[in-house]
Amino acid sequence: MAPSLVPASSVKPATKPVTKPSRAFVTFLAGNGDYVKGVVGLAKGLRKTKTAYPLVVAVLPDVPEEHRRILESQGCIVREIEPVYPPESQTQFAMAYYVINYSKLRIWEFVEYSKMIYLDGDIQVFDNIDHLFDLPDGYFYAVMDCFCEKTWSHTLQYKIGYCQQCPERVTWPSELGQPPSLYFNAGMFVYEPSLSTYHDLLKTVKVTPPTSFAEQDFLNMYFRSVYKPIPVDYNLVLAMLWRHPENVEIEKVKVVHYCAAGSKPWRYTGKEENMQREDIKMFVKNWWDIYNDESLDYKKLPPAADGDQAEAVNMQPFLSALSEAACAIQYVAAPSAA
Ligand SMILES: O=c1ccn([C@@H]2O[C@H](COP(=O)(O)OP(=O)(O)O)[C@@H](O)[C@H]2O)c(=O)[nH]1
Ligand SMILES: OC[C@H]1O[C@H](O[C@@H]2[C@@H](O)[C@H](O)[C@@H](O)[C@H](O)[C@@H]2O)[C@H](O)[C@@H](O)[C@H]1O
Ligand SMILES: [Mn+2]
Repeated sequence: MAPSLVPASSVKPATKPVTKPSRAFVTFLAGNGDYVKGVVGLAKGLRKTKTAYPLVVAVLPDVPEEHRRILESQGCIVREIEPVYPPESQTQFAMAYYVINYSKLRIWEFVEYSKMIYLDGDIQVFDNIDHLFDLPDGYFYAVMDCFCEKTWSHTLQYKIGYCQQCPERVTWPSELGQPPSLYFNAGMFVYEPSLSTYHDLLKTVKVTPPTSFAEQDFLNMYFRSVYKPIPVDYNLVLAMLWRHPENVEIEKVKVVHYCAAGSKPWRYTGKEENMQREDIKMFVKNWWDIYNDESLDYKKLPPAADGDQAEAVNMQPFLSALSEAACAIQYVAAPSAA
């Protein structure tokens, strides 16, 4: 009778059970238009970086069932949110549709996650950025924006030619008081969901007159005391390539934000200003290479014995750690019970 193999009680497993704090990427999807392509591209791009974390998609009610199914088939966790509207006002938003972007504020309610990285649907992640989840708690991390595009032409800083990306080019006139606080682009940020912050955000937005960059302006005002800039590599606002090339090292860029007019890859025609640049054409091609790469499509793991569907994307590290642990446990022959 073959001896029954039991792990020797004295052998400690090679690794502690894998218990990662609950973390996830999150993006926002509104409408029944083509931004869903952006989110599919983002899901596949994150998978290509071999991230350990899932992508949650906060969808407004107007996102059709078919788009939700497409996102679930790409391994996304789809969560419906209710819109958030700013107070009535005559404000001209820099882009009329920015008014729906206030709904992004709902992601502070996702408290089943201790830390999240928000990414716009028009962002692509080309290198693993999981290490950003380990940034110290209690702060709001994002990349500084640029004020040089026409979208800023209504602002004082644009009119005097001031930009935080190069504060020495045109210094802020002392008669105007302090220069503006550091200002981040709200297309990517690292934050901690919190119900108390969520309720305070919603209470504050109700009494805050809207401004041209909508929720981006609001978030900059709300988090200005805890905002910590992170390098441009983590959210390359494409206009930086022609406005501040001296601040960009292309080979270090990990995250690209297709927010320049005409740069959304799934709508790219190449006709708008700057869209014939070689670097723009390269970034658009890199986006399409991922979007069209079928090897990056989500593959469900075979159903586990108890029928639970393991999530292929975020179970992999756990499964490989488990197999390492199994290899490390020395099985020793023990006399069979029988
Ligand atoms: O019709 C829209 C417009 C915006 N968005 C979402 O809102 C984000 C912010 O809008 P956008 O990226 O167009 O602003 P930009 O960064 O270009 O100013 C997008 O990335 C999408 O995630 C969307 O889903 N549908
Ligand atoms: O609703 C306001 C939006 O404001 C921001 O977009 C702007 C901003 O980056 C400007 O600085 C650029 O000049 C412009 O092109 C770009 O569209 C965020 O990317 C987006 O997520 C969202 O918050
Ligand atoms: Mn964007």
